Amino acid sequence: MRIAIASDHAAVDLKTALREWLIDAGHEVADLGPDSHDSVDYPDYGYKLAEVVAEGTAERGIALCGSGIGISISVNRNPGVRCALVSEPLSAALAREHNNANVMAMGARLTGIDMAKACVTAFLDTDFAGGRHQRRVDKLSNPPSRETA
Ligand SMILES: O=C(CO)[C@H](O)[C@H](O)[C@H](O)COP(=O)(O)O
Repeated sequence: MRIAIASDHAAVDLKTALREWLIDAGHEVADLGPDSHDSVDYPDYGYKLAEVVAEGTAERGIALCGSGIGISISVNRNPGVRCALVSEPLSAALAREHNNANVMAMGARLTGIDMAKACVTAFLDTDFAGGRHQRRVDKLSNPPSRETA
């Protein structure tokens, strides 16, 4: 699978570990940075990741920061993606099965490498169930107008 991965400075080590593990498993991985532990701003990387997933260059995205919160908010600013912040595999699977999430986010300061790998495995291996969930996901693409009459 074509997977894009990005982080901020707080999650560089988790990003590197997941990238190498995914490549070893046969995936094509685009690492969007950063490359060092120098302090950066998670929106810069979240926006970049969301763009490559929304345009279809990557089929799935993995977004990482200290808590996973900031980068997941950034990714979800792009209407072409659905990003789920997860910390255990059932949520990662449900994000796919019910929400057709195409990006997952995790917090490197909260989630260890073995749990992170379990979450990624669940996220990559679970298909969207469709049916009633499709109707709800469609509504995510068409939020009510914020203009009031
Ligand atoms: O966005 C976050 C918190 O919601 C992430 O955990 C960031 O990685 C964190 O804010 C970075 O904090 P730092 O003190 O600048 O390392």
